[in-house]
Amino acid sequence: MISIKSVAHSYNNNQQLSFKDWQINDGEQWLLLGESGSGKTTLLHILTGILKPQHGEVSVSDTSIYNLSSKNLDQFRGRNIGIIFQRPHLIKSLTIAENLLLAQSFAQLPEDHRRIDEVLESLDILHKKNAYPNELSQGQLQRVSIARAVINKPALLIADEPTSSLDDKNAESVLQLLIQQSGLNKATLIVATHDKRVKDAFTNTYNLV
Ligand SMILES: Nc1ncnc2c1ncn2[C@@H]1O[C@H](COP(=O)(O)OP(=O)(O)OP(=O)(O)O)[C@@H](O)[C@H]1O
Repeated sequence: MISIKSVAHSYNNNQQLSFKDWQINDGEQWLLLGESGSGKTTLLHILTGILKPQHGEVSVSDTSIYNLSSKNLDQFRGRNIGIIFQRPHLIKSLTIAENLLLAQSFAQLPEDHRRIDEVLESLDILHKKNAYPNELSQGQLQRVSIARAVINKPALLIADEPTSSLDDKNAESVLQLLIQQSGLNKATLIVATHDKRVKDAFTNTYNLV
């Protein structure tokens, strides 16, 4: 279960951003909706252990994450939280498989080549395993960033504006992949967006106003 309670934050004593309480049960799929500047990225950073809010409680997988030491928090994030950014952040000098091995090693998990093959296969890019990022199309790269996010079977999968730069067809396909992968991995999914096309795919919505 994931929950935030009485969470509020202000940057450099500017106007305070307050977030209404939110409770997410395991395996649920949520849309985080809000206009530009409403605090989506701030809330994602709070949920992923990047930004400790000035007020409130944040718990992921029933762990109060900001009570962990920074070393334990890093390890917790690597194992429990997968993040998909708008653009893939892959290491160009490493192959696709090596990028995924690195994600396992960051989480201090053993190398698991079978898991890498399984995830790449489920995303239909196993044939690109030994290629370098610059040899892949944008759509394939997006699949690799999904693969990297799910490789360690995180309990929480978060996507930040995954569709905003895509045309309708690719936006739909990325959404379906996220939903499929969160189902396969029994992960909770949160998709943050201001893209109204995404709305119909989700029954649960958390609105920032
Ligand atoms: N590092 C920072 N320092 C100061 N103010 C910040 C910082 N990051 C965000 N803010 C401010 O906090 C508010 C919320 O920003 P945030 O990036 O969370 O919104 P958002 O909903 O993700 O916006 P967008 O959709 O445009 O990315 C904005 O008013 C922004 O200017």
